[in-house]
Amino acid sequence: MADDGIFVNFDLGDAPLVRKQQKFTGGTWRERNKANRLAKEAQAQVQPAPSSTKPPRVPYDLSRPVKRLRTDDRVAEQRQAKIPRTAESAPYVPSHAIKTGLVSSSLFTSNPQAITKFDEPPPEEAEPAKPSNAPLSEEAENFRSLGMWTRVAQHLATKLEMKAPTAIQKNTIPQLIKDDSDAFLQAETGSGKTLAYLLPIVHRIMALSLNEDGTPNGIKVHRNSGLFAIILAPTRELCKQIAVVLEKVLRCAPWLVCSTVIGGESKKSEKSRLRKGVNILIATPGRLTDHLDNTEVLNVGTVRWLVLDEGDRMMEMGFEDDIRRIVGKIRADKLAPTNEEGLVLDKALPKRRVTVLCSATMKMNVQKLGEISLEEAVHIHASKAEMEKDAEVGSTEAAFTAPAQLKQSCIIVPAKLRLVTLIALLKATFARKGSVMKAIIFISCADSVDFHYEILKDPAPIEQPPSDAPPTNTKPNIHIETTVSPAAYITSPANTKVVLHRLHGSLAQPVRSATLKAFTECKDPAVLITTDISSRGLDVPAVDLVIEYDPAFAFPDHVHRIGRTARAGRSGKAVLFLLPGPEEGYRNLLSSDPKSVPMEPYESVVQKGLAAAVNLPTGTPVPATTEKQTWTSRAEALQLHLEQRLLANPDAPADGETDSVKGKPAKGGANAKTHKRPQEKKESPLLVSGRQAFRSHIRAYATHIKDERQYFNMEELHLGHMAKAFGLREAPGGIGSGISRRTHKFTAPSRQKSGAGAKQASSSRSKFDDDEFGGGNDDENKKRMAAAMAKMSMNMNSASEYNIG
Ligand SMILES: Nc1ncnc2c1ncn2[C@@H]1O[C@H](COP(=O)(O)OP(=O)(O)OP(=O)(O)O)[C@@H](O)[C@H]1O
Repeated sequence: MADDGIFVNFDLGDAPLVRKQQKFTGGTWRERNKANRLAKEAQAQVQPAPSSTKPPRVPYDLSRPVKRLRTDDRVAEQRQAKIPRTAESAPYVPSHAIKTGLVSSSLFTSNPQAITKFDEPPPEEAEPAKPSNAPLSEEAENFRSLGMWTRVAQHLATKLEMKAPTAIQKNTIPQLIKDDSDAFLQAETGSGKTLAYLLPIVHRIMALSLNEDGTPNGIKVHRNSGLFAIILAPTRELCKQIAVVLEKVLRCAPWLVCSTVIGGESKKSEKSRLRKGVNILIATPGRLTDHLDNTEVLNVGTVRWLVLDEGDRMMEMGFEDDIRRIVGKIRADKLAPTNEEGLVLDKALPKRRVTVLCSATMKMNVQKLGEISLEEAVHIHASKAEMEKDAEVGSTEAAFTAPAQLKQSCIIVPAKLRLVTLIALLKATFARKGSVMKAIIFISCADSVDFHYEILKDPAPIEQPPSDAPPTNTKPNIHIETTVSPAAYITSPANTKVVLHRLHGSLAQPVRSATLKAFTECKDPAVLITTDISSRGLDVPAVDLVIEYDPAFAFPDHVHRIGRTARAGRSGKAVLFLLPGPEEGYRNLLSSDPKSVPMEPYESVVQKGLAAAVNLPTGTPVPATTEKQTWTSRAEALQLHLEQRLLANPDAPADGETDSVKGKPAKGGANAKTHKRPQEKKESPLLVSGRQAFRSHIRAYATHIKDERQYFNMEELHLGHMAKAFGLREAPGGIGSGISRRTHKFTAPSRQKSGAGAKQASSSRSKFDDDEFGGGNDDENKKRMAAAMAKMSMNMNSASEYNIG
């Protein structure tokens, strides 16, 4: 009653205001309880009736808190408050304080509980699995015994430190040297497929100028002798990487030349390189089609090999038409038995055009790709076991597994705690110097990559060298100024420098190339935040950890992502973030024995990561530390700090803030309207980025393939909770139909084939797709994108078609 500020006149009569309660002692607690109850009942019966005489006026107590307005928010909070809180959870927080940035709503209440029983962590001393993608033993196999020229075998052993082949190389090299059949190479990630197809090509081109014993036969082969092989790959990064590997191999045959034609680079310089002569060309499909149409000097009459690396990926990226055109054009050009100089090519090169398709996984679209490009292809596996497994399950995606030595685990993290858990995981990962050198974080879309890079990087300006320091001649690399930065939060006293990188397809090509180079060559511990653009083929040997912060859109993409670690027999770890609820079921897809992918509760990760205080970047909000510095209060403080960073207005003068922001009650009482920030308030770039990232993330979530939507169900997403993972205090609007500010769970956008639904799918796609569409000009890219979009709206059961990184 006091809280209402209402006064009712009661006649209290002569009865004492509060009757002294009788105290019972002795007996059991049950007996005392009963006695108390009976006494209370008896007291109630003798209560006098109220009299109508006025009581003396009670003076108004000014110290009494003013009652807060009843708002919808408060009702929600009160409802929420009924949910039992844990001992360590934060106290009830009024909504106005949350909105003004003073405090944050609790991280630890109202979270859905994990369904799965958590597994015991595997014992540390458990014997690690034997690597399944490592080179074979030198005693058993070497490149010479596979039929390679001694010169090449020695070069591999001495210059590239590759003494023995891997299993897929052992099975592929003799086949492609001796036989002219098409081939389909399928082996685990990191098993050396690139060299498996490159080495036989190089061997056979070298054979044009060598006798059988490897001595020169007097025939000169040079860059103008003809274009003998074209290698297609889905991304520019992958093309460049293949070119680097090939250039290294060709150092033992320097008369042969390879080159690339990829999107995003000057077509003019590509043309001039083609004019000078190339023997092996590496290309993205779009740019190659462009050159085939417009560059006269590109003659495919001598081409004997067409390699489709990551062929299934090219199909899903909408390159089907380009591949058809390339295959059609090459086949239409009659195979020339000799080159323009009269050199007999059939002597050493295949007598027919050979197509090689390769991937660690094959989606269903591979059948179509096979129809387009392969004729009676030989299926080459790395091992007999893989072949048997494949025969058992058929060519379905379930047959593809990660390297045996790769340790996978899942963390079940409620949406609200995702960002804090990610920071805790990274902090624990880099706590010990040298334990992890490089980590890759996969995120669903480019906007979200940008946001996470911004929030995790150190916002402090880079220190300038003192003016009396000797001037350095090294120019700053302008391409990586916005994509490489020291990290905040995740450094530790032992490991003071962790370098953060971001990479996605919306960045300009020179920036992409420079960033990837910086990550690959970084000598300090480094983190790459990226989209699926980095999931295929990328080979950075020192990657020890892959974090799938957002699960892949289709299972084969998961296999490729985690395959960025544990390459060529090295060890590696992969951690997948899943939400409690249906997503937990996804674990069953990850391995035939789900127990081999242990489930961890987020609590243990956060507890470990936040065991010590987090170093907050200088110049950022420092939340008041709570008395109890438990891991939960550290997590709450970290979340509050992150949210405050989004709310900070960098341009506003300090006195532009309202009193409440500084932590004082606003003038005129708590329910006065002075909580409003000044009209001219600008939003911080981080807040804008967080909102954009949230929207794109939610849209991207809708594109999980149909078969996996039972795990990634839009209707189970709690938008308000998810917003917190982006440092937001409420879910922003503008995601699409079915969303309203107060709706907690997402209502999936309609999936019409045309009209609003299709439009929305299209716009959502354009927000989070970020690659690539490989090469070609802008118009062609747009066309390809439009074709992919049309497909998307027509057939949402194959959303993986659009997860273009
Ligand atoms: N015979 C070998 N001995 C030692 N290392 C090798 C050998 N062959 C390849 N490697 C190394 O193995 C790593 C992986 O090779 P590669 O990139 O060809 O794998 P991949 O099977 O194509 O993987 P993905 O499917 O992920 O593209 C590279 O760093 C490469 O240098």
